[in-house]
Amino acid sequence: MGQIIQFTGLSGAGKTTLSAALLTWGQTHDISIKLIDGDVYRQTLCKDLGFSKADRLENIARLGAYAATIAADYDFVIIAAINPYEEGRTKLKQLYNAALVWLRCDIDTLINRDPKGLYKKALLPDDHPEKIHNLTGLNDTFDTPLSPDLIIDTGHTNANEALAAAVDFLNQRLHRQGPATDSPFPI
Ligand SMILES: Nc1ncnc2c1ncn2[C@@H]1O[C@H](COP(=O)(O)OS(=O)(=O)O)[C@@H](OP(=O)(O)O)[C@H]1O
Ligand SMILES: Nc1ncnc2c1ncn2[C@@H]1O[C@H](COP(=O)(O)OP(=O)(O)O)[C@@H](O)[C@H]1O
Repeated sequence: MGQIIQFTGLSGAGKTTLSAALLTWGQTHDISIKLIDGDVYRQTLCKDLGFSKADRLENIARLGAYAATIAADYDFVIIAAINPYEEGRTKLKQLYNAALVWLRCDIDTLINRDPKGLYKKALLPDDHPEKIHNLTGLNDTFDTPLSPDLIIDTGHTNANEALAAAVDFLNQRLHRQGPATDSPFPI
């Protein structure tokens, strides 16, 4: 049974970049990884959802349920979404034992990166027709993760360092899987 890993992090924190690098690493190390990228699934499975709290929680719940249906076919299924609410993250942990990786990045760095121009739009005056009023981290909620299994600070690491930290983490999780019993006696 594969393991579900949930990422959490603001837009531009590096979820897609790190996931892509992990997929390539997996291919060269015979480790099968399926990526469920929030941005992509918002065009398909979650097409009907917006960015209200209820919709974001529903989005994460659906991605988690989908991950669980395919987990047996992979070593890891990575859910790479903003995943802003502790409530949603806790549910995935409880339901699917999904580990939590926080891609932390300070807001000034994100505003500088702004690969999609979203921060620029969220910083427009309130009455501007193109203003985004609910961009996570600027004018919408991002709960600080209370007990992440791993934190990667992408504001202070380069993409290779971030990849190395994630690879270490996945390797540890692969190798610590022992027999499915706590019995002290060999089975
Ligand atoms: N208001 C607002 N807030 C946050 N994000 C926004 C918003 N509007 C559009 N986008 C784009 O949608 C992507 C986030 O989708 P997610 O499914 O990851 O979001 S969530 O987990 O349900 O909060 C996110 O993708 P990433 O940039 O890859 O994080 C954005 O490109
Ligand atoms: N340590 C790092 N890890 C991942 N991405 C980084 C890092 N440092 C800088 N970046 C850059 O930050 C941007 C992150 O964009 P992206 O991966 O699309 O973020 P997200 O999927 O979280 O919205 C990319 O341009 C990437 O090159």
